[in-house]
Amino acid sequence: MPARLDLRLYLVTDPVGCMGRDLAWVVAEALAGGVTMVQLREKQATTREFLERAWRIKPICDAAGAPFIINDRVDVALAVGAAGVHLGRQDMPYADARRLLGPRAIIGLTVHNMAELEEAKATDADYFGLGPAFPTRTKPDAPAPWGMDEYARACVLAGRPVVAIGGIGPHNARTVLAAGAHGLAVSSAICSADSPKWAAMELAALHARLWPS
Ligand SMILES: Cc1ncc(COP(=O)(O)OP(=O)(O)O)c(N)n1
Ligand SMILES: Cc1nc(C(=O)O)sc1CCOP(=O)(O)O
Ligand SMILES: [Mg+2]
Repeated sequence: MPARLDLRLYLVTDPVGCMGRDLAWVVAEALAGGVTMVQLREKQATTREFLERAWRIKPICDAAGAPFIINDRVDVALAVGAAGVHLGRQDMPYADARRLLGPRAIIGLTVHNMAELEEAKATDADYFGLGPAFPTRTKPDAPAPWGMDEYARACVLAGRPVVAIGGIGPHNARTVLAAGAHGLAVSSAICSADSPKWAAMELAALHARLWPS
């Protein structure tokens, strides 16, 4: 049974953000703290390095029952049997990715503004990554953050699960959840935390308070 979409606390990995610590350790700690989904994001790796990391991280996610998502690369997702991919505007178009990955794969799309939301809504993508919610250093090429009024409107108009991304930590997680985001996609606030496990626990608890299950 493949792991299913669970956007409550979505770890987006950043090898630089891990500050020399082993990525597999960071991911395992984050999962122990309550991360519900993991995206392997490798912007500098060669294809071979990306695959090696994917083969290391996937069994850790599988053991935790958390969907393992590959950023950008449909070929890497196919090679390792990942649960799905996350695609932005410069990545493979949604229709091609869906055809290659099949109907059961999880496919998420980035949405940076209302015009992109309209285009993304024409697909049956499983979720949207709505960002940046706040300024972020992890993605230097990200556009300026959404304003929260428009952000809240986008959450309603999306008509499907939305995960907030960009600069999210315990100090502002409430704001995006109150605006209507279903989940929190987090990189530095977990990867760079002294304890990725405690950081994840804090964010998971915040989520549970606003979206009790
Ligand atoms: C959950 C989530 N949302 C947005 C993004 C950004 O994707 P993209 O715009 O393709 O940028 P890169 O991450 O590839 O630099 C994401 N990765 N995850
Ligand atoms: C990967 C990514 N995508 C974004 C977008 O808005 O599309 S913001 C972002 C970086 C998220 O990292 P952090 O939690 O450290 O800010
Ligand atoms: Mg991308």
